[in-house]
Amino acid sequence: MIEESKMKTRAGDTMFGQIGSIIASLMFIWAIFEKFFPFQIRNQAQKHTLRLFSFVYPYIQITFNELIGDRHMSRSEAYTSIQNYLSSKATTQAKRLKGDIGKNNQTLLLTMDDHEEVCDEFNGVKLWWVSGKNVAKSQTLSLHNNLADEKRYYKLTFHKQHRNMVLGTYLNHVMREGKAVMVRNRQRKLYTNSGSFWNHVVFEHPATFESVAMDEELKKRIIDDLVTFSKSREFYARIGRAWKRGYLLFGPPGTGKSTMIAAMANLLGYDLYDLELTAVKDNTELRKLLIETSSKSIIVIEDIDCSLDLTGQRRKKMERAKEDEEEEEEEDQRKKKQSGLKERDVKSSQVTLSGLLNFIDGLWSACGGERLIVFTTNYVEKLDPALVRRGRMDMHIELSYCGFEAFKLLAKNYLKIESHHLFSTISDLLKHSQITPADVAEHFMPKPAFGNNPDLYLKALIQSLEETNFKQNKHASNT
Ligand SMILES: Nc1ncnc2c1ncn2[C@@H]1O[C@H](COP(=O)(O)OP(=O)(O)OP(=O)(O)O)[C@@H](O)[C@H]1O
Ligand SMILES: [Mg+2]
Repeated sequence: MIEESKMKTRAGDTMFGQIGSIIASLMFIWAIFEKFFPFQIRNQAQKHTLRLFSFVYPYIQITFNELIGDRHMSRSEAYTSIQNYLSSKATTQAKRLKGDIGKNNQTLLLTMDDHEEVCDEFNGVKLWWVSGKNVAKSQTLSLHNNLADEKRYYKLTFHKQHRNMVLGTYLNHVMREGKAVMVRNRQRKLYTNSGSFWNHVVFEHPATFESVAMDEELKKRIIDDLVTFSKSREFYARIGRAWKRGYLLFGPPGTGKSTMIAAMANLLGYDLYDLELTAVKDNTELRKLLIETSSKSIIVIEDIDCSLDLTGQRRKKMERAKEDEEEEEEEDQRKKKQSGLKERDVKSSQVTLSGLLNFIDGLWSACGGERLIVFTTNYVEKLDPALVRRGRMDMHIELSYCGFEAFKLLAKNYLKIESHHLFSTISDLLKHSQITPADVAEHFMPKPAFGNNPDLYLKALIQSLEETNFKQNKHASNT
């Protein structure tokens, strides 16, 4: 037995010895080859080997490095897009994942770890993505540490027969989808201008279209319009128009104009720019502000009727006879006081109607990306027709007093009820009264005395409706 095992060990030893000597001979031959054969011949040999290899290996590989630029200082946009594109596939396919907080500081973004592979399918074609990392010792000597440079990359592998499709359609699709994921995950901002600068805070308004109480058909039309707009990149490019759309929201205070703007931003995932025109000194400043807005944004100008000569009041004034001027001045002062504008603001602001319209029409044609511009007013009849004609303001949306449909939505959202025996009384009362959704919502705000009893909230609303009806009738009969 001992003899037998000894013989086995000896045989194993000889085998390892032989392999060892083969490797040693190969290394020796390679060393001789490297030393004595000129560079050109070696290069040729390598080239032919690669060619032979590619002949047998029918796949094409593309590498996308994370760091690009002269000194590998900037992060490649393509790499980021691919990372976002692959994140959903990685969560279902990869065994090792990396997690990080997304740019919106809320969602967890999962990406595949180094040396993981995921498979993708596009138009029936299979492709493979591998994430990799090259570690190279840094050449520069540092006093503190000798940092190892990590260079990450994604490698795409596909069959060479699909070359055209991949280089054209597929990679475009990856970039576009990746950017869309990035937009969905980004933290959105609310910008406000102080003078010629934008300041921003994180935009976290909870309003959605489900919470806006209004005519359901109109709501659906608005949502369709917004969604169609946001998907019409090719259309606008083809007809050569700036990718923008204007909305004019009008209606009495408290009917949900500002709420709807927040809902629009939430629906499309856009940033909001709240432009305070009275703080803008002149057209140059206005142009600067408008150029600085990013794509995928909504520019909001609230209470446009209070924004000075945008209403054309000044223009009309100039046309009048001189003797009327003093009278007009007084009238103006009265109006400004009513709209809460200070005289200082009026004097310092020289933004003109034509300036604003020119920027809206012309400037954005030159900037890529989609933008919505939303004007709000309580008095649509005061506006200059030039400002609101179709084409400049594509959609005019009237938000009005609370109807029964809007009431039902508020009751559902606030009180969690969809039907109630008091609804018919309220329906009748709403037909004859002018109450805003904001007032109704105020009645439905939680009150300790009412607890969770919807009866009490509805009765309080009925009482208030009866009172307003009584007042409105009295007022009507007096006048
Ligand atoms: N249509 C609505 N649906 C749901 N809630 C509404 C609606 N209208 C008003 N509200 C409630 O009333 C509050 C005030 O509404 P909002 O600020 O949107 O009114 P507005 O039309 O912008 O008024 P203003 O003309 O004074 O700016 C909101 O916080 C919202 O909760
Ligand atoms: Mg408002």
